[in-house]
Parts: sequence; C-alpha cells; structure tokens
Amino acid sequence: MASPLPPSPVGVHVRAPAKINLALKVGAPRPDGYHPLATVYHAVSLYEDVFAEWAEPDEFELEVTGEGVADVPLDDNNLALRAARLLARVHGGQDRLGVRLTIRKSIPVAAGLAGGSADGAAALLACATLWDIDLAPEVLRHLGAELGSDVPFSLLGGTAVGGGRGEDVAPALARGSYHWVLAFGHQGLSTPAVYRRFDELNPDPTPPEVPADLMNALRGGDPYELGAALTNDLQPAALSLRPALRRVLETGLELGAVGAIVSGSGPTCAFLVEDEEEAIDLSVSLSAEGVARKVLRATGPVVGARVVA
Ligand SMILES: C[C@@](CO)(OP(=O)(O)O)[C@H](O)COP(=O)(O)OP(=O)(O)OC[C@H]1O[C@@H](n2ccc(N)nc2=O)[C@H](O)[C@@H]1O
Ligand SMILES: Nc1ncnc2c1ncn2[C@@H]1O[C@H](COP(=O)(O)OP(=O)(O)O)[C@@H](O)[C@H]1O
Repeated sequence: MASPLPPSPVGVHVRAPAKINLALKVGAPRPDGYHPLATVYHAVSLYEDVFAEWAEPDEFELEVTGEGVADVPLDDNNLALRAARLLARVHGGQDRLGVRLTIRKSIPVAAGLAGGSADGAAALLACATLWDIDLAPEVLRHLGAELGSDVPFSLLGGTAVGGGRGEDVAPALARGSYHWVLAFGHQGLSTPAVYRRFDELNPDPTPPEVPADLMNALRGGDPYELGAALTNDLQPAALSLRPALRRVLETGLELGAVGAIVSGSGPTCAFLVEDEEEAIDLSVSLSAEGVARKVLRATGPVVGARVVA
C-alpha cells in the first residue's frame, strides 16, 4: 500500500501544562485496582513541549530532552509514544502512519504534576494535527483516558472537577487567577506506592466528594479562602513515605504562603500566595532555606494542551 502523502504542516509543536490537585478526595479501591476520586484539577504555567514530525510509515521515533530525562522511559512505556500508536491504530484508517516525536521536558518526573500525562496529551493533539485526523475534543479526551487517568485533564486544562478514576472531567465554575510557588524534591514518588500507602492508612475510607468550601472559594476568587480549603487525601501517605516534606510545607507557611499542599501523589509541594510580589518573595526565601531541590513560580489556571505552531 502506498504511504500517505505528508499533509501540511510537516511539523507540529504542542504545549501542555502541569497540574496540581486543589482537592483530592480518595475512596476505597475498586475491583480494577483504581481508586474512585473526587478531585479538582488546576493547570499551572509549567509546560512540556512536544514536537511531531512526519516519519516513514510505521516508524515511531522518540527523543527526550530537558528536566529528568534519565528517568523517562524511551520505549513503548512512554506515554507520548503510546499516544501516537493508539491514535494511529484507532483513527488512522487505512493509512500507514509514522511520526518522529521530540519531547522537551520542563515538568519534573514522578513529581505529582502529571508531566507524563502532559506528554501523552500533547502527543495525541500533535499527531492528530500532523496526520490531519479531525476529532472532537471529547473524543480526544476519551482516547486520552486509555493512556492514563490524568490525560483527559491535560487536554482540557483550566480548573476542572475530576470523577471516576480522575478521567471523567468537567470544567469548574472558577474565578480569578492564582499565584503558586512550587518546591521540587530530589527524588520522585511512585503514584502506585502512594495509593498503596493510602490504603494502609485508610482501611475504610468514605466515598469521595468534592468539598463544598473549595468550590465556594473558587467561585469567590479569594486566595485566602482557597488556601484554607486546599485538601489532599494522599498527603498523609506521601508524608509517610517522604517525612521531610512536612518541614517543606511548614517552612512555606511560616514564610507567608496562604495555603500549602502536596501536589497529587507528591513529592512536589505547592504554595498558594496572595500575588506576584509574594510569589517572588516566597520563592527567594524558600530557595535560601535550602529545603527543596528547586523552587519555581507558576500561575493558574492556564489552558490545556494546545497547538503552538
Ligand atoms: C495521583 C494523581 C492525582 O491526579 O496524579 P499524580 O499525582 O500521580 O500526578 C492521579 O490519580 C494519578 O493519575 P495517573 O498518573 O494518570 O495514573 P494512571 O497512570 O491512570 O495509574 C497509575 C497507577 O496509579 C494508581 N491509581 C491511579 C488513579 C486512580 N484513580 N487510582 C489509582 O489507584 C493505580 O495503581 C494505577 O496503576
Ligand atoms: N513522557 C513521560 N515523561 C515522564 N514519565 C513518563 C513518561 N511516560 C511514561 N512515564 C512514566 O510515568 C511515571 C510517572 O510520571 P509523571 O507523569 O512524571 O509523574 P506523576 O504521575 O507523579 O505526575 C514515570 O516514573 C515514568 O516511568
């Protein structure tokens, strides 16, 4: 069969954001092993860049550069490669498609910020654009859910409620823009290990519900209210596996953060501050304290995966 002609453009650049969970309520494991969640995702301005270029039919190539590359799988376990193969298989029709993917990582690996999911989401969108496969956003999100629980949100972005195992996303009614300071650890945490520790610590958890105070705070747009309402059921499990995180959280609060939380399964600590000036002050002071490997500022909410060029 003849290989399809490269449609224009020949290369596509997609950018996808990191997430933090403003609320993460976790229930008892389901028969399939996943935990039912009621979560509020929030996309922040730290991005993965994924480039997709036309390649020979059936050729799926990957190059990864940037933050934490040594810990990124380069084989078919990589979420970006899996995304490309999945899209080609399900929506490629009779065409024998191929792609050369390049990921420029800025989101630390296994940090609780969904960097791998951002790569999967970005690769889906980049390949769909490159191969001229026109899919509705909800169809793309449905495909994303096959790659991982956080991938649909990486495509959606903004602030959104997540149900099911996290893959069932809907935009939340939210006002305002928030300033965050993110403190990264020296070593990642395994998401399955943190869920396992959650099970040990919570033999009989209550069914998860999105907290009303957090939704009210988001409707009001006041960072102080939001800071007080941040909640993460996985935080005790992450602290139990990485006790040093307690000091990071306490230090950020002592230095003026209006809220502090472990992001998802950790180990990144996210600090909410009042405004940009406070964000600059806190990031400088936290760096000086030496409690984290690296400290960065970010704002949220930002849009989900999007074509840049
Ligand atoms: C904890 C969260 C919070 O948003 O994110 P991270 O902090 O890892 O970024 C997510 O639930 C992670 O989502 P994601 O990293 O996409 O997980 P998946 O690839 O779907 O699943 C990886 C593993 O995590 C566990 N898992 C994941 C989701 C879920 N609702 N229950 C689970 O028990 C399972 O052990 C599963 O095998
Ligand atoms: N493109 C990718 N980038 C980073 N990690 C990936 C990628 N694809 C698969 N992974 C695997 O997913 C794991 C979790 O990755 P990541 O999304 O960075 O963290 P988290 O789930 O804590 O948000 C990594 O340890 C790695 O084995």
